[in-house]
Amino acid sequence: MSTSTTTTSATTLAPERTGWTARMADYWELTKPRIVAMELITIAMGFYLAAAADWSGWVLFATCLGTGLVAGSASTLNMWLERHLDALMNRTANRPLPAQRLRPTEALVFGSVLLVAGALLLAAGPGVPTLLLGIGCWILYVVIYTPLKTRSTLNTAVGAASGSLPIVMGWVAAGGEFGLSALSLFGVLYLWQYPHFMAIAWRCRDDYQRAGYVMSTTVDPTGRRAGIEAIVGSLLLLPVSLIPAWLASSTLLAALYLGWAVLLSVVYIWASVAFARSPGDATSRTLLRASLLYLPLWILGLLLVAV
Ligand code: HEM
Ligand SMILES: CC(C)=CCC/C(C)=C/CC/C(C)=C/COP(=O)(O)OP(=O)(O)O
Repeated sequence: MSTSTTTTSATTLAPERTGWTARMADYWELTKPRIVAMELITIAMGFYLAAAADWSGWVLFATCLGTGLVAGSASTLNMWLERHLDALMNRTANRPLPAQRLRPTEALVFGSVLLVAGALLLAAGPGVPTLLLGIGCWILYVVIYTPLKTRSTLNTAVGAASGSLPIVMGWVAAGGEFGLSALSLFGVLYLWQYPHFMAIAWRCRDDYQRAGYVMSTTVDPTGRRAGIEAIVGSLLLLPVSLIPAWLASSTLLAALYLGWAVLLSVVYIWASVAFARSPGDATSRTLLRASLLYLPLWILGLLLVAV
């Protein structure tokens, strides 16, 4: 970042950020690349778990890139809609739109191009069912979740659905049927998000309060409600995460998976309980870390037993 003190207006870009590599970095940031990267892993996982022996490399490629583009579009439109609120929060004030390094119209055009490109790829590769799921997921995130954030704590239930659908998109793209397996993968992702987000909602509560977001930690600043939601999410996650043992390629591997899933859930429940008992900086940090460990370790475990 530059130390320049030049004042910028909504229509003037900061001079130090006009190089094309810096602009590319700003466009990249609009897509929330770390969350999209994690989503891509879940998509590839869903695809792998459902794929038959004659799976197509092209369909996998088009599913991942197409969903990545649609998810990047959703994040960009979310940032476009929230640009004035992002300016009020420490965590987001330096994003390209509130920091005025990109113009709102540029983000709107970029997000629209990503959506069209992603939709075309999904139509050409995996086909209509995956495309419809992708569009549904985009609508959930941009049209329902984003405006709901300033209106009701129900926003988390909706946002969590948009975060869990991509794994089902991968599953469906590979020819998997809607059934208990697909539902359980969706369920794991869905429930995992509650402790994940409650930790964040606590850590960012002052930001959320300032921007007027209606979150569990702003309607109940004691953290009690967030703690309960984290515990309920992690407790329900335990039985739901056992269901995909069905996808293991032998009884021994299924047993190993069950043990692994129980271990991960117990750690997650423990971190949720510690947070609920004493909501604070240390317990919320531990819970967030536990969430960011749970997901890749669960994915790794399931992929290894499904070989
Ligand atoms: C209700 C749903 C969700 C909400 C509201 C949410 C919100 C957030 C927020 C605000 C952060 C930034 C935390 C910080 O700056 O300290 C974050 C981090 C993260 N989230 Fe989530 N998230 C949700 C679901 C998901 C899903 C579905 C995934 C991936 C499958 C995911 C993956 C991550 C990762 C990898 C990080 C750490 C990297 C980063 O800070 O960007 N999240 N989440
Ligand atoms: C195919 C498709 C459309 C997939 C969408 C995948 C996706 C972007 C999931 C994000 C889940 C989520 C609720 C993130 C938090 O957003 P936030 O607005 O609360 O985060 P912020 O405060 O950092 O902006």
